[in-house]
Amino acid sequence: MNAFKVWVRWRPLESIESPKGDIIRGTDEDHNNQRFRISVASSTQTQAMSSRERPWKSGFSFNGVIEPNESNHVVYNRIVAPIIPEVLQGRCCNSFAYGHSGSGKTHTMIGYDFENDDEFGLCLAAARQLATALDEINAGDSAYKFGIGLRVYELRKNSAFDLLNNRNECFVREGSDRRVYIRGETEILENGKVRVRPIATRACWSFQQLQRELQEGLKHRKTATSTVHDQSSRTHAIIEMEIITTDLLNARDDVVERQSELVPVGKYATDVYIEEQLRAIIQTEDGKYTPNPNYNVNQKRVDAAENKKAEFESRVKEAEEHESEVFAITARAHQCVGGRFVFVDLAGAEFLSGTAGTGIKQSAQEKQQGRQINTDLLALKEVIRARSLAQTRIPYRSSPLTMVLRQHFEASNDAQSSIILTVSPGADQYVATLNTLKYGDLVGLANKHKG
Ligand SMILES: Nc1ncnc2c1ncn2[C@@H]1O[C@H](COP(=O)(O)OP(=O)(O)OP(=O)(O)O)[C@@H](O)[C@H]1O
Repeated sequence: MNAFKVWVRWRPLESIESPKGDIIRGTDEDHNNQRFRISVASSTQTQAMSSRERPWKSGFSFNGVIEPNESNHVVYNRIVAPIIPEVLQGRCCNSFAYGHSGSGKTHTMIGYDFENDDEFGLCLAAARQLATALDEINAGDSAYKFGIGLRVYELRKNSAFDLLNNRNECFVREGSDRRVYIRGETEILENGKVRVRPIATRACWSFQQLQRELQEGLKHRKTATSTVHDQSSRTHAIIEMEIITTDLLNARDDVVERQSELVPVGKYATDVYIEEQLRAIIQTEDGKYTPNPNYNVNQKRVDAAENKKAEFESRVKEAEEHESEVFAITARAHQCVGGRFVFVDLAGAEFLSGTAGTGIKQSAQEKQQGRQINTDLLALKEVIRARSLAQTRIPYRSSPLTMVLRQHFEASNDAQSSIILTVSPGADQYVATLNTLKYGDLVGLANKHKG
């Protein structure tokens, strides 16, 4: 089977929720396809029940169900551990946590207990397994030293906040080559040099170092006090782990350096061209533009600036070719290089389903943030569905989230990727839980195509 995996994780009922009771839920399995169907009903059924509270049954859309008493360690062993060998073969795997605020997304993806192995979030547990495997590879070949390149950032609208670089704000943009770049503000250095830094990659040579870096970075994670949940995540947290070597990172730094050198030279060429064109026309009394009889475009000046630009462009190209060469040579010796695991702790799904009928009032700012999150989450669903249905056009450009994730989607085989729907079994969370399950059902049903 080659389909994006959809899992459901029920979180334990908190004691304050217990008096209201549990959602009535059932699971049955289609043994041929190893798919699960979930049924839910509110334990407080009344005659006046709205359509949002009626009992509901999914299709056979889910790959598995994780019960409230199962620890992060169990989740890891079922969902992530089996695909670590893929990352060690240089492939890309993606894992998402989707659910309402407080349903357990961060608990699952990142975890709150950095000391207890059993409660490590999926990304930390994956880092540990990867680091152990890399230690073995390094011990067997002294010519190479592999480590994990860590990038951690939060995405909100078109901005990415770099958690490993003091929450430096970077911007998501599509380049003229149609690739998506996440880069910081343009910095002017001495001697007119310009630098545009991408999201920081921190090279980690041991699991302990990665754990420290991640913990430090997460201190910068922005959580807002919201009317929905006092620690509601209003941003998507993205944790990328990639197998790297120092040579590869140096080669990438050279590309950034040369791109920085190109910026002022390219700008100068444009300025010269515009200046010459403007000198070569004049405005007549009736406001029209006409060629300036007293000035001929200084083509030599324009050409000189263009030639300089071309020279710097070729320097960038050289650096890019060098990067590809370093990668290819390393991959011939050890295919693990470039292997990636991307974990995404999505923003609260309450923004997608709205809060109508829940008695919650949102401020104007919350509503505006909500609309963006809404767009992102819908776009993500459509991208996964379009890939499952093997559509020719995948709508990556529908939202900043899917634009950023495009490179990871395109590098991955969906069979190694998963979305974990985190849900509460509390009766008062019935509408929220139902909305999350419906989202996952739509993703999972599209997978039937590949079944
Ligand atoms: N499966 C679980 N087992 C034990 N505790 C859990 C589980 N899931 C969630 N919790 C606890 O519930 C609380 C809320 O969980 P968490 O912060 O992960 O939710 P969230 O979905 O990330 O919320 P938000 O979107 O607001 O950030 C935390 O205290 C967390 O430790």
